Amino acid sequence: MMSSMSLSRMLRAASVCRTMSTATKLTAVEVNDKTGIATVTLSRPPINALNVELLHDLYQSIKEIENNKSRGLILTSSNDKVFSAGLDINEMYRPDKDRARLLWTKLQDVWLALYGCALPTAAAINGHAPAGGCLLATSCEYRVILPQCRIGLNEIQLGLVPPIFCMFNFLNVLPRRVAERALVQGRIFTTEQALQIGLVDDVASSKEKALEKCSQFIATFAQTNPLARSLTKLKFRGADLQRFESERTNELESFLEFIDHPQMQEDLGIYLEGLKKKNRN
Ligand SMILES: CC/C=C\C/C=C\C/C=C\C=C\CC(=O)SCCNC(=O)CCNC(=O)[C@H](O)C(C)(C)COP(=O)(O)OP(=O)(O)OC[C@H]1O[C@@H](n2cnc3c(N)ncnc32)[C@H](O)[C@@H]1OP(=O)(O)O
Repeated sequence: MMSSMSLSRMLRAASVCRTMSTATKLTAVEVNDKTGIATVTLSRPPINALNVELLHDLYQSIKEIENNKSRGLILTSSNDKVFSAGLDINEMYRPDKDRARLLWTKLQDVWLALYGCALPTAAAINGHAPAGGCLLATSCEYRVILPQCRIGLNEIQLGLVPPIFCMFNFLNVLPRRVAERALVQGRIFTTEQALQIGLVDDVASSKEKALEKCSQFIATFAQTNPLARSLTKLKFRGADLQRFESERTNELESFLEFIDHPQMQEDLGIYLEGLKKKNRN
């Protein structure tokens, strides 16, 4: 029989972390009642490829956390090797046109919600983060990565023009010259390189330690007026958000035109096949 001691310990533990009522299927949201920090875990096996549904759930989770006045938001992954593989290439290869439109619109919504989030945001990058995975991480204010990971915006290597929000994210984190070169070369960085150029702020030896460092970052704002903090953040990011709004329709149409091109379809097919072949050999 369970002793009253262990029962009370369990009840105490249960009261520290609670799952948000509207936690969705492809993202799990957990709020630490002690710190008020919400953790969003990307949970679309095997590699958190961003499809319409995951982007939808992620957007809902960010908005929910923001509206519930949490103290901060940490983004992480349920996969211990991959933070996110970026956009689901199956959504772009031989796509259903309406779904492709929805995909890009939802990606734009997620970027707006995360980059413009009023709360302090941090990414515990517990695995590889190419392309859209890197976009999510660099939309946050602080990043901790694990050893032996790869991170970067490699769109150009797939023949894709990096959208404008990729540029904003890199310019917000890296010196201009480094940001431009990384984007035009489609560089994917190792953990050490990412730390050295400042693409990430810190390295942690485990997911738990990465989450702890993210919480510590968010705790640095404990004594700061939340409204003053969020308005100051907006002063830095507002021009990007405005420029994005003025270009979002054009970017959506460019994306649809781009993936409609026969050569692009052929290239995406080859790329996708290459990823699958890797597992067959
Ligand atoms: C707006 C401006 C105008 C025009 C712009 C036009 C276009 C811009 C458009 C798009 C921007 C897109 C950004 C993107 O995010 S594109 C996605 C790019 N992602 C990648 O290149 C990542 C590729 N994947 C990897 O590198 C690796 O898979 C990994 C490091 C993430 C994980 O490695 P693992 O060894 O752990 O796992 P794998 O065995 O490689 O993969 C497992 C499984 O998953 C499949 N897969 C991998 N990545 C993707 C993906 N992104 N989409 C769909 N499927 C993916 C892989 O094939 C394996 O499948 P099988 O089990 O073999 O079936």
